[in-house]
Amino acid sequence: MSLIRIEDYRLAFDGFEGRVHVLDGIDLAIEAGESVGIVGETGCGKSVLARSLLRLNPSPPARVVSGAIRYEGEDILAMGGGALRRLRGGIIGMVFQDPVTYLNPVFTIGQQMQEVLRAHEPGLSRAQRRARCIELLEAVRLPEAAALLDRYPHELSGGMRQRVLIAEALAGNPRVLVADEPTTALDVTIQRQILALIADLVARLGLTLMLISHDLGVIGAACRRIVVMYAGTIVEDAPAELLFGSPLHPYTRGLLAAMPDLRQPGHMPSGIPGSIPNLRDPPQGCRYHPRCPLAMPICCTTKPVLRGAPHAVACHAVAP
Ligand SMILES: Nc1ncnc2c1ncn2[C@@H]1O[C@H](COP(=O)(O)OP(=O)(O)OP(=O)(O)O)[C@@H](O)[C@H]1O
Repeated sequence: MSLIRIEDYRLAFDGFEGRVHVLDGIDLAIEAGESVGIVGETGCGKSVLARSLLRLNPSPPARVVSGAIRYEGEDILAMGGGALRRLRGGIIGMVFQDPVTYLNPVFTIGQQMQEVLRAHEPGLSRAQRRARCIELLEAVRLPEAAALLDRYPHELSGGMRQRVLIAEALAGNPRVLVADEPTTALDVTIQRQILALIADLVARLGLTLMLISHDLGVIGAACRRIVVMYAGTIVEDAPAELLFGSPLHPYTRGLLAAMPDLRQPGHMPSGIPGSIPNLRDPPQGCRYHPRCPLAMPICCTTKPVLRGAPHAVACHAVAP
């Protein structure tokens, strides 16, 4: 049994101007210990998918149209209050993009971490919680952890704040870490350090990782398996070396061609012609067909099935 299994998952948002079909039949199985990167252009549904694992999409307006998301066989979408509280943080820890938004400026780091720990381990004394906070800050390689507990978020650099949030995500001893664009708000050099930290924690704690990014370079640095999303669908799912070495889907090829090659001075990456579709009225058939250089008549009418293992692709024009 897979640790996480997402089956034919469709999610829409109901708005004043109609329904937005954001996720369209997602199938994804993640085994324990895997590090899976989800990549795709802005608005393709990466964050909505990540938040779905914790049922964090506000409903309404979010509406699950079909499917299931299972953790060790149990459907997350059917979990009641107690199971859901255990799931959030106790089984799946989540790190978000902008550490400023998720740290409260008027409380010290210690007060905020104690609060998180109180939710996970209500039986701990104040002193035990403090010791655990220090342990967690040391696990994310923050120096002078004890002194840090008395400091306020604005006294920390962006990289340090992100480390604090990673420490909080680990407070409930989760088995899975979901990191949604954890480095996007940081300088490039700090990005590398945070990615290295995440990879190190995953290996040391035996975590399963789902890393979300629009940047294939970020995903490639930390993940062994890469899932490419386009407009709410998975178009390719492959081990990193196969995806980089022999990409199959025309969209993946376009994404790779759009990456700058710093070893070639003057190299101008090519873009993907056209723009992402309006998910209020998405294209029929393959959602990529209006931009696809390989589009055939069947692509306009029939959604391609994701097939092939370990290199899966959803495309009528290429074979897995
Ligand atoms: N709470 C919400 N209410 C209505 N629509 C939403 C909500 N959250 C997300 N959406 C819509 O769902 C779609 C997918 O958003 P999502 O944030 O998952 O994209 P993404 O791939 O993570 O992009 P980005 O990298 O820009 O965050 C977008 O069209 C977005 O407007």
